[in-house]
Amino acid sequence: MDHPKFMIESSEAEKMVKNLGLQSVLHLLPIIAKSAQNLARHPISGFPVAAVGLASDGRIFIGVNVEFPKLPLHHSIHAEQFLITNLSLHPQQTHLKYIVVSAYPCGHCRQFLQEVRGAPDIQIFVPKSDNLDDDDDDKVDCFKPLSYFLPNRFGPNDLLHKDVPLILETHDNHLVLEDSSVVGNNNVETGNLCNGFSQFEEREFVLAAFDAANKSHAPYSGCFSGVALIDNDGMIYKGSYMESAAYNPSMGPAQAAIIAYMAARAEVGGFVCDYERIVGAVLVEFEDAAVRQEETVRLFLQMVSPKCEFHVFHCKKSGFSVSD
Ligand SMILES: O=c1ccn([C@H]2C[C@H](O)[C@@H](CO)O2)c(=O)[nH]1
Ligand SMILES: [Zn+2]
Repeated sequence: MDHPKFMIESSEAEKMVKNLGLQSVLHLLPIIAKSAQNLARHPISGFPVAAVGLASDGRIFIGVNVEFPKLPLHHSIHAEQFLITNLSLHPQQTHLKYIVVSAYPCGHCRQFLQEVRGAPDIQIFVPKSDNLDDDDDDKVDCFKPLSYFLPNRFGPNDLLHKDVPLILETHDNHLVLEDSSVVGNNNVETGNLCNGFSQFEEREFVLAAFDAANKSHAPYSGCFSGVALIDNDGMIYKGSYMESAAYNPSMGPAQAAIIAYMAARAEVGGFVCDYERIVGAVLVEFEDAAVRQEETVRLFLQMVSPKCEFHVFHCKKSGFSVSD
């Protein structure tokens, strides 16, 4: 790898397996988990966590913990949540087969992982030092299913029909922007949103947040939302809200957008948490929702990138949806 990144192509992974003389890519995952801890942002705990996932197409995805000083701890992102959000940025990745975490996934992450289809079968790494089933002499690293770590689960099956799409599956929430948000055909009224950006870019920016809301996973509350961030190069990063059946391990749309920002910055070799480069943010959500993100996103952005301009646009369910 030229520089640390949050995704490794399968060809690159194969090359690493060969160069390191390993048996398979499964043996590579713990090595990557160790080195990826350098990407973690842990100004509060000083405890770096990396979660590495092998997708069904052989690509390796990485997540790390991200902590935000001056904010309550529930704004923090766990490495496993980062990993799932990172996977969701690559929509064709619906199958997560193996996960290696630099420490065991906490209860909150075991719960968050339940939102993935087939979650009980996701294989989680157990290092040989912890492999209690074997004698000392034949201890080996192994994987155990998530159902071993969280038996008798509470999850989407308890609340949703089996056909409702889960995280990493295609979502179309059939939303439309409220009329007052969009003026005419192409002109989104954003006021003085991003000085120096053309109207086209402003429209693209709002539509990015709208697209993120349309793809958000909020089957429990029905309160969809998405955030788009724009940096001082005019690059746009999208984050979709993702709910958990147990509510509390949900992923906020602003945190999801920060993950997209970090992953994209790493891809171009940039510093991953220079958040002050983020100059604008748009949130799209329902105006009258039981679960509203606006005030939390405003607070989060004020602490993370204080000069960032923040605008909210409202959406509603389309009248034409077949699934209404
Ligand atoms: O499963 C876990 C457990 C903890 N952490 C992070 C959260 C926090 O940043 C730090 C200390 O708990 O480790 C994770 O990323 N995943
Ligand atoms: Zn966790």
